[in-house]
Formats: sequence, C-alpha cells, structure tokens
Amino acid sequence: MTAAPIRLAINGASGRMGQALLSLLRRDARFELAHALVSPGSVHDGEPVWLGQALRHAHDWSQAPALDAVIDFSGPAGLAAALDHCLAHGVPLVTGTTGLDAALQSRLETAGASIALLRAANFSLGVALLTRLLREAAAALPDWDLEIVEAHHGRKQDAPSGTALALGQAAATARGTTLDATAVCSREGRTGERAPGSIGFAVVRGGDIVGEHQALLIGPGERLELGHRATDRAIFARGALQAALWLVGRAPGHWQLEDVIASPR
Ligand SMILES: NC(=O)C1=CN([C@@H]2O[C@H](COP(=O)(O)OP(=O)(O)OC[C@H]3O[C@@H](n4cnc5c(N)ncnc54)[C@H](OP(=O)(O)O)[C@@H]3O)[C@@H](O)[C@H]2O)C=CC1
Ligand SMILES: O=C(O)C1=N[C@H](C(=O)O)C[C@H](O)C1
Repeated sequence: MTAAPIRLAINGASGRMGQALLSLLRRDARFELAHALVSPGSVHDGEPVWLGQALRHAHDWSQAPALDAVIDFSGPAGLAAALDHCLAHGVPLVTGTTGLDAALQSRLETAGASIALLRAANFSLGVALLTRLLREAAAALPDWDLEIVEAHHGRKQDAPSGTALALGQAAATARGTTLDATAVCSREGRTGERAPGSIGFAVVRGGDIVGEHQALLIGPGERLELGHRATDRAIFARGALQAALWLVGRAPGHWQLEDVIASPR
C-alpha cells in the first residue's frame, strides 16, 4: 500500500526559496502542495501557482485546508503568521527564515512545547558537515583567531547571515563561551587591537551569489580555512523537504537537521 502524500503549505512560495521548493514538489509524489502563501499585497496574490492547475497563491492562512506540515522561507512577519497558524492547528513547522528578532526567537522557543519544530539557518548537507568540522577545529585550536566571512546575493535582507551566526555559535560553544560574549559584527575607524577570543564577521553582498561561508582560523605563522559554497538553491529546498517528511508525526519539541541526517526517513 502506498502512503498518502503529505499535505504541505509553502510560506513564501513566490520567493527564491519558494520557487526552488515548488520546482521540486512538481515532480515529487510524496507531497501534495495544498497551500502556497505570499505576502499580503504581493503582486502574486491570487495568481495560479502552476499553469493549468487550480491552486492559487494566497496571503491568508484562514483559507488554508488541513495540513500535515508547513515549510517557511519568507521573512520575520511571514514566519510569525505561519507560527500562529501552526500553533492554532497543531501543525509541524519547518523554517529556514533568518534575521529574526529576540521576540520572535523567544516565541519559537516557547512553541516547541506545543508543536514539532525544525529550524535551520542552512539546510545543506555541506554546511552541516562544515559546522561539525568547525566545532572540532575551534576546540582543538582555542587560541587561534576566528573570523567568519560570508557572501550572498544583493537582495538579502539580513547580515551577518543566519548560517554565519550559527557557525559562530557552534565555535563559541565548542570553546566554552557564547556568541553574545565574543561576536564582533562590524569594524570601522580606530578599532584598536583585535580582542583575544573574539569571533569576527565580515559580509559581502552582490549579484546572484547563492551563499558562501568561510571560517578562517588564524594562528601564528599559519592559517586553517574551512569553507562551503552553495551554487544552487535546490540543496536547501531538498533539505527542507527531507526535514518536513521526517517531522510529520513527531512529538512536539525542537528537532535539528542533524536528527534528520542521522536517521533519514
Ligand atoms: N535556511 C536556509 O537553508 C535558507 C534560508 N533562507 C532564508 O529564507 C528567507 C527567504 O529567502 P528568499 O527566498 O531568498 O527570499 P525572497 O525575498 O526571494 O522571498 C520571500 C518570500 O516570502 C514572501 N513573504 C514576505 N512576507 C511575507 C508574509 N508576511 N507572509 C507570507 N509570505 C511573505 C514573499 O512574497 P512576495 O514577494 O510575493 O510578496 C516571497 O514569496 C530569508 O530569511 C533567507 O535568509 C534562504 C535560503 C536558504
Ligand atoms: O538569504 C539567503 O539567500 C540565504 N540565507 C541563509 C542564511 O542567512 O544563512 C542560508 C543561505 O546561505 C542562503
């Protein structure tokens, strides 16, 4: 007997990530796209999602049918609305949206008591491995200076990227400290000397760069460079779909991409 497809909503369906997801969903029988959300006021609101099919972009969660999971790549306001819906209806939520403020972070923390949630600043396999390698390197070389450089397309709304911050957090934890205590996100003018133990961030924005992250561990007379370059958003979309498949039927809580990688469905 074949399992019924997972009824999915994509929040941010008209965006770069939404489009990457839709093009995979079109030929994946494990899922049924049941709702496709855009922003209130979007030029895509009411347009057909796929030519020749009935489903249309909507901005309103109140029109959503019964869902098995929501995937969100929108923005902070979009994520907040998706979270309201998931909490009200007990729907698992996968989100990759970055650039959240403290209030939304804290709402998400609390939501883990009621629904199954999987958040990742980066859904690629390569970045999952990079994070692991950086943790190990940062702990093994505790006195080496750590700088994280990221590059993205010119339309990105937040900086440093969620991935850069997550890499910094992983390294800080491996060194027994926190990102809040060590991060230096901008340098200008007479900055003085580099603070020992700090983690510096540098940001490049331009063109159509999909996403690049480099961690530089700089020691006396030598330097270790660990990096990842994404060239196709399909890698993030595949990771998010895998996560949604994995999350359906899980108990409420905060699940990690590493859980999905460790025991794929
Ligand atoms: N974790 C990961 O692996 C990745 C994370 N990201 C993150 O995902 C997010 C989206 O990125 P990207 O696709 O490039 O962004 P885009 O700007 O291309 O797309 C944003 C989408 O969200 C929609 N949107 C905006 N506001 C709302 C709202 N209030 N309610 C519902 N939908 C809304 C937009 O609709 P419209 O424009 O039609 O109005 C659009 O469809 C960013 O935070 C980015 O950092 C990106 C790539 C990978
Ligand atoms: O906005 C993007 O494009 C990306 N955002 C994520 C981030 O902020 O880390 C992940 C990826 O690098 C692409």
